Amino acid sequence: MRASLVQIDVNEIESADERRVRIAELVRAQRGVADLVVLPELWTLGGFAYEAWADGAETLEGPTAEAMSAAARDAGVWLHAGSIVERDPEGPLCNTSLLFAPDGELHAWYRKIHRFGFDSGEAAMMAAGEELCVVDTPFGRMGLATCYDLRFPELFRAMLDQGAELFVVPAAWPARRVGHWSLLARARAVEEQALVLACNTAGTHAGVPQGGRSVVVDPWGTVLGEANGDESGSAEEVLTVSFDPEVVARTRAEFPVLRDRQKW
Ligand SMILES: NC(=O)CCC(=O)C(=O)O
Repeated sequence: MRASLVQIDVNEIESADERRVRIAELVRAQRGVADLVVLPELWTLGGFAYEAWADGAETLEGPTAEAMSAAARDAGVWLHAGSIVERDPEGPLCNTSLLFAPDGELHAWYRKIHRFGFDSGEAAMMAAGEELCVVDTPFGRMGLATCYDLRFPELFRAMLDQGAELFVVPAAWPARRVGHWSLLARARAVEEQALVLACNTAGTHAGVPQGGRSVVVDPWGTVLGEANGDESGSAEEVLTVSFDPEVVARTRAEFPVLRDRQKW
């Protein structure tokens, strides 16, 4: 199997509408290249562009979902379309990730549980998701998490208990802490003996340089592929990586550390 992680440059020069059109074409270009395409967190508006969120919020049938559904269908790929600022007609804003099947159907969505910003930004403007999301895919049982969630191992352990074999993590993770991002992606892979596909944002938006370094890690902690990025910033890149979903079962059988869990 092959996955393409699209580490999108999110900046204020390109509008959300322009970016949506451009990225849909980029997804279409993955036809025959990848089986699974992954986009980052809040890539239309920007993960730190708080002032744009209220006006740019969408529903699960909004312009981003519509464009990504069509792109997944045209490309014939599974598409984790990163996340949108979701405005539930009945409720508050949420940071919601979307997973499309190759026929364009919305297969799953996940509302980010851990909101970043302590008492401001996302933590003040958005409601927290309340439900885990673990779904069957041709790549194994897939658990969805978003950005700051990566810092909370108990979330990943709970998804493991629902059978998760791979985790897909879109992010808008700043360059300043990109070392944490790389470390935590590998840690989650090793502790859950799972594949981790973590797709970060590139460029600078709202004055916050993004760290890039999107990565695919196998259950042994081996980095199968990593995009550009460091503490000073990052550039757009499509990272295509081959992976074997069977490696999860093999690793868990050969080194059965999860069997030794103690519960108290
Ligand atoms: N968008 C985010 O969740 C940012 C997370 C972050 O910057 C961090 O955990 O550090």
